[in-house]
Amino acid sequence: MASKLEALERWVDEVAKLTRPSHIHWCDGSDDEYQALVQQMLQTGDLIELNQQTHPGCYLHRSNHADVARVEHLTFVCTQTEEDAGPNNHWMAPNEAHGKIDALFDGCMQGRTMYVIPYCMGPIDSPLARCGVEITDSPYVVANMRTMTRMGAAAQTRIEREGGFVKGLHSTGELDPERRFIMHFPEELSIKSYGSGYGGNALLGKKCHALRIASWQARSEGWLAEHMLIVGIENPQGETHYVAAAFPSACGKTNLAMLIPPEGYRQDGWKVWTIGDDICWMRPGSDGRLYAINPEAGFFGVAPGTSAATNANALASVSRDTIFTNVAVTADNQPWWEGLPGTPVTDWRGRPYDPANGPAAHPNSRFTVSAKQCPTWSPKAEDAQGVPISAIVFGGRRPSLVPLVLEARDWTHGVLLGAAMGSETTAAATGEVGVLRRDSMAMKPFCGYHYGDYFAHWQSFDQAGAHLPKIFHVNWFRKGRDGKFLWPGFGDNLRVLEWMIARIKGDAAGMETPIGIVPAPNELRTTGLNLDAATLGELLDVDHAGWQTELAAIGDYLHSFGKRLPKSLHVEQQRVASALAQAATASRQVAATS
Ligand SMILES: Nc1nc2c(ncn2[C@@H]2O[C@H](COP(=O)(O)OP(=O)(O)OP(=O)(O)O)[C@@H](O)[C@H]2O)c(=O)[nH]1
Ligand SMILES: O=C([O-])CC(=O)C(=O)O
Ligand SMILES: [Mn+2]
Repeated sequence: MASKLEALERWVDEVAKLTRPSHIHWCDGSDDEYQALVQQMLQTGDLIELNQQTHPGCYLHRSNHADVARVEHLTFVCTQTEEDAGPNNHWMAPNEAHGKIDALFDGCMQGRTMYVIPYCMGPIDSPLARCGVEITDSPYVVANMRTMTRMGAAAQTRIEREGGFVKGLHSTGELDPERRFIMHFPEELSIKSYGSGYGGNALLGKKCHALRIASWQARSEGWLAEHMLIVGIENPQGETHYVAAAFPSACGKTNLAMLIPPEGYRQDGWKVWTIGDDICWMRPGSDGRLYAINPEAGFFGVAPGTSAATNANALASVSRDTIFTNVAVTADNQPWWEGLPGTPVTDWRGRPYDPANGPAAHPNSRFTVSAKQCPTWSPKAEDAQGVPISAIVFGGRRPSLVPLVLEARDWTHGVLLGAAMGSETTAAATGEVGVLRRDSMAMKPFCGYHYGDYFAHWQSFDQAGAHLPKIFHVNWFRKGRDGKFLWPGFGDNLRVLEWMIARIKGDAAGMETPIGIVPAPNELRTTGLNLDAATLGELLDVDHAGWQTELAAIGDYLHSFGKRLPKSLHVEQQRVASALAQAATASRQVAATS
């Protein structure tokens, strides 16, 4: 059997020689294996049993308190040339990177078990799916990878058939915040991560493979790997439109993916189908439309703020068989976070809860749960061909200026809206929270190559014969003078999606503005909402002077990508800037003559 597994076996041998584990365990993905891992982690304290009456199969993991989010300043893209990684990434030369990180891996698994995790990102029989193997010394990572990917024997069979796979090597290491690296070698299709046991740093199938490495592969193979949720909106006529939406981390993807229609909509027969909440792989089908799969099999969702009022589907999903990371605990040992009823007694670090120490649950505390447990999980999520996308939506946290919804006039304008995206930073990455930063297509931390090349790749889809989705931009986070959100958000976001679908079907005229098309008055259904006309006006207002400043900032930002930025985006930025200038002149003239 000089099988294609030989490459895998050789690599596992090499890694074992370097890391020197006392055992090697090949994961088969079975229930028995999962249960055995859980038992072992309960003994070592890696997992803590939660109330099994109220939360059967649920456990709590407390990470090291200095290891609670992605660490972007220690995340590197290691291409042969620095130029290929682009100004959007931290770069290190591959030789130097291997040398640095291999020194940390040297002997790091002594006395420990090394787990070999074959996994498939996407439905196991899908031509859009891709396989990888993660080697780790963390049983917590194995348990999470089992929920988040199609892990085990079936993936190994596919690897054996195809030969190629993405190599990921991970060790939690000593958890010294200064000796921590997450390194990507897109040209070698490999990842090395040392020193963090948390989320996107450690579950290598997720951000490292399905976004950073996959975005590189997607570019050379003609598809897109994006930080997007995928949701199906079924109208009362029974038609379903699939929407893919890119919002930065902790800006509402999981919530939109599991949206519960408001009262009146439910009665009318609107339904929402969840396909994915974080990552979307899409490529053109033979009919010219973009078809999308969710490469993941579970949700690694933000816990705080998840409640019966905001996301009842997520809450229902996590009532059993869920691993919670860094949440608080109640007196009767139930998981707790800000937004839930009840009171915490123990905080995320295991200390008696004291408000003086900050929130009880860490702001980036998470749940890991199988997507199948979501009440709105779509049967189409297992479709090997994926679902056809009708709309692409970009959005972020913008307390001012950016209207509730905007439609791009065409693909190039849509790519500009995505490239120009800005958002306030959140707790999903370490660093300051609430600072506005540009986060093109919500991919700033995840694009595995030069942003200029990435925008050009987006532009390359605009070809004869393509039937591309319409592109929109939303902002659920605009605030009024009192500092409160103007838009109710959550389930009511369906009202905005309804308008998008009406635009797609040609059922709404919309209203042209220099920065895009907004809903005409009365096109946004507000019945049952406690929203006065003035607030709606504020939500849809386009402040010409403010936007002129914004367009200038966007122009500077685009210039920072140098020669690799496609000219078409410069031209588009200038088109919008001059439309704004004209509108400003026209309104000054109107003001002068009236
Ligand atoms: N005001 C407002 N807040 C929202 C809305 N949707 C989500 N949020 C809040 O935004 C935070 C993060 O939401 P998620 O849906 O978990 O974000 P995400 O984009 O899936 O995050 P990642 O998993 O980090 O990629 C939570 O605190 C939510 O309560 C909305 O429509 N309006
Ligand atoms: O990667 C993580 O740790 C969690 C996540 O989804 C994000 O930050 O966007
Ligand atoms: Mn995410």
